[in-house]
Amino acid sequence: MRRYGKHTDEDDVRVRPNRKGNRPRTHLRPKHEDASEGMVLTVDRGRLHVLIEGRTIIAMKARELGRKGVVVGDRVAVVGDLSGAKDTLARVVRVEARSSVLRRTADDDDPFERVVVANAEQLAIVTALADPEPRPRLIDRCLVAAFDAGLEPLLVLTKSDLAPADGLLETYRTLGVPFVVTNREELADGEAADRVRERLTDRITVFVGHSGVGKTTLVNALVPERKRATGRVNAVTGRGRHTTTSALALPLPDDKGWVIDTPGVRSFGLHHVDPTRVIHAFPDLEPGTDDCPRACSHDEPDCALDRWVADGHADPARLYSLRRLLATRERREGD
Ligand SMILES: Nc1nc2c(ncn2[C@@H]2O[C@H](COP(=O)(O)OP(=O)(O)OP(=O)(O)O)[C@@H](O)[C@H]2O)c(=O)[nH]1
Ligand SMILES: [Zn+2]
Repeated sequence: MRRYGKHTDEDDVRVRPNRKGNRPRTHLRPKHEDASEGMVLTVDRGRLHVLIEGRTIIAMKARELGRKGVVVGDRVAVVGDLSGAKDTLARVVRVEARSSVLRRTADDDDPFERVVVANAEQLAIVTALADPEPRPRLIDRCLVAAFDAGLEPLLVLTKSDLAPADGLLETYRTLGVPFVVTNREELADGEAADRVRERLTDRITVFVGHSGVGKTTLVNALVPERKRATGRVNAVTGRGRHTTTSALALPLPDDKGWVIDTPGVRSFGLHHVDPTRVIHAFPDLEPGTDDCPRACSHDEPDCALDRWVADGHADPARLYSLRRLLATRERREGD
């Protein structure tokens, strides 16, 4: 049996750490300079679906990338057969630096953090106002994940035909999170999609939500081609509907941005979150942390923010909101 599979001789070249400090083996270089740049649309059983100049090709990770993960949204360099023809397999030889990384852990006790999506700019948190009941702690946890990753959050509140949005919006008013409210009627006449689309223009937006909130309905309204593909192999990505483990990037019509659909989440583990990154989402409070103890969680008795806010430097409601978000890092029953 051949150890390195049926691909070209390059597969047999391993890049070793180079102790002498001279340049790595250079005969790999020319090919990699010829590599085409693409974006990972989805990952299906280890196969990467990469969009290159309007074509979707199937690729696998080159050995030299080692254990480095390649995720949806990654910009990659690809070599090999880029025809996109059936049964061809190209190779991803490089992953470009990521501008953002959205992570989650399966749950809080799981120290293994997974990168969900790379290079996204916005996180759309889809929540139904009823059926299923909204889960503010899940929303808070998604917000923490967004702030931690440097993504701008967007609240998408669905099913306003079943329950009003006021109560939930009040909870998030202090945080200043932008929101869109949709209902069944507006979904039918296109109004819902239009209003959400306005928020998505020219950016890469990841959609997350608990199962049943209407995320699929909404994404189908935003990306009409998706609907046609449901139940069959997707014309754009070659992906069928059975594979729901990976995120899936879908282009908005007329190249107006990207929607990245993700499988329904039951929880959003935050084991990996660093409180010092979350505070960046509160620029009004950040100067008040100068006198905090080292590695302050900003949710502990010695935190300097209490004093600073009491002295009138910022709105106490903002500190309350920050603490509420930070507190969601502690797992509770029902998360
Ligand atoms: N009343 C009402 N029902 C809606 C609305 N949007 C979606 N639904 C319904 O809610 C149910 C769940 O919608 P889906 O789009 O399948 O939900 P999902 O979030 O994708 O759920 P999963 O596919 O399980 O991840 C469906 O029966 C939809 O018809 C809405 O605005 N109002
Ligand atoms: Zn502090």
